[in-house]
Amino acid sequence: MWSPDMSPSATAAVTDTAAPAPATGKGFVQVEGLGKAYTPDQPVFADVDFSIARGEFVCVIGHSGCGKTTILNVLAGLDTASSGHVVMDGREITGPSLDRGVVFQGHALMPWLTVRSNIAFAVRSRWPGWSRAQVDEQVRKYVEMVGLLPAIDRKPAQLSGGMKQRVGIARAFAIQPKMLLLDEPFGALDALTRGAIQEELMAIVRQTRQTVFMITHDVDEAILLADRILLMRNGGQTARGWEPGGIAEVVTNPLPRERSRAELHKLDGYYALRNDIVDFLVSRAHPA
Ligand SMILES: Nc1ncnc2c1ncn2[C@@H]1O[C@H](COP(=O)(O)OP(=O)(O)OP(=O)(O)O)[C@@H](O)[C@H]1O
Repeated sequence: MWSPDMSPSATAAVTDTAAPAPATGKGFVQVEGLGKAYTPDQPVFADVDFSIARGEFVCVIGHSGCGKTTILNVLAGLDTASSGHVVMDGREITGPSLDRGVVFQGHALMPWLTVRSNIAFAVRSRWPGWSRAQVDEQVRKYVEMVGLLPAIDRKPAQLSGGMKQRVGIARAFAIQPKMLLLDEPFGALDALTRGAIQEELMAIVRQTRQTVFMITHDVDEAILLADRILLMRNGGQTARGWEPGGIAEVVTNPLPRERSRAELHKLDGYYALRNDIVDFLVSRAHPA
């Protein structure tokens, strides 16, 4: 797995630390009984169960603080849960791995390296035995995929925010991870750039049949991209005592899989779906 704050030596040391686990025959990714408590007796979330099928795009939506990033970090192997476990492709996730590519809101590129070298660094970590030509071919393929070939020899300071985020996406795809983890990757972009990159991401995901878990605060982004949307409620103090957060509802996207941002609002079922998610966020996401 590519993690932006890994030093070269740390990256070199990363191997697949996933321990073999019995094949469950359920989802490609199986999350069972996941819980996290930073404060004893006041878990942020508890009993989180969900699965992700191979090639599925799952989005999670919920208010700030419900635990979305914590769950993503557990899936990435960067954080450990207080209870429960995650199995991917028959192996329990116990640490970071190049099997999982992560893109955060901040692009986290190495500022002293060009686009080419930033991505080549990740590719060489994934396939240490590859020749220079093999690495370069892989880098060019994914830089081209995000439309950045003309900027391949520029450094991050010479790129716009949208271009930097594209490099982060290219880098995550270039290691051909089994699962892509996206934590609000477009949160800092203007609406126009955001729309363009969403469409690009959707095209690449469809083409590569990539399995994706993505956090977003943008309801339309989730409706555009996701096959299923997990709605998370916040934990909190109630008259009955502390209630942990968790997955409150799972929505299957009924819209045709081939959809575009421009046509989204014209599709049958779009407004019903949108209203249901917005209503959840307004009325059902906090403990009563
Ligand atoms: N290292 C930590 N120590 C203590 N509390 C933490 C720590 N990390 C996260 N938390 C708390 O856990 C809760 C969930 O955090 P998390 O970042 O997973 O939420 P989130 O849903 O991703 O929020 P946002 O949408 O704002 O990014 C928050 O209340 C946060 O303050």
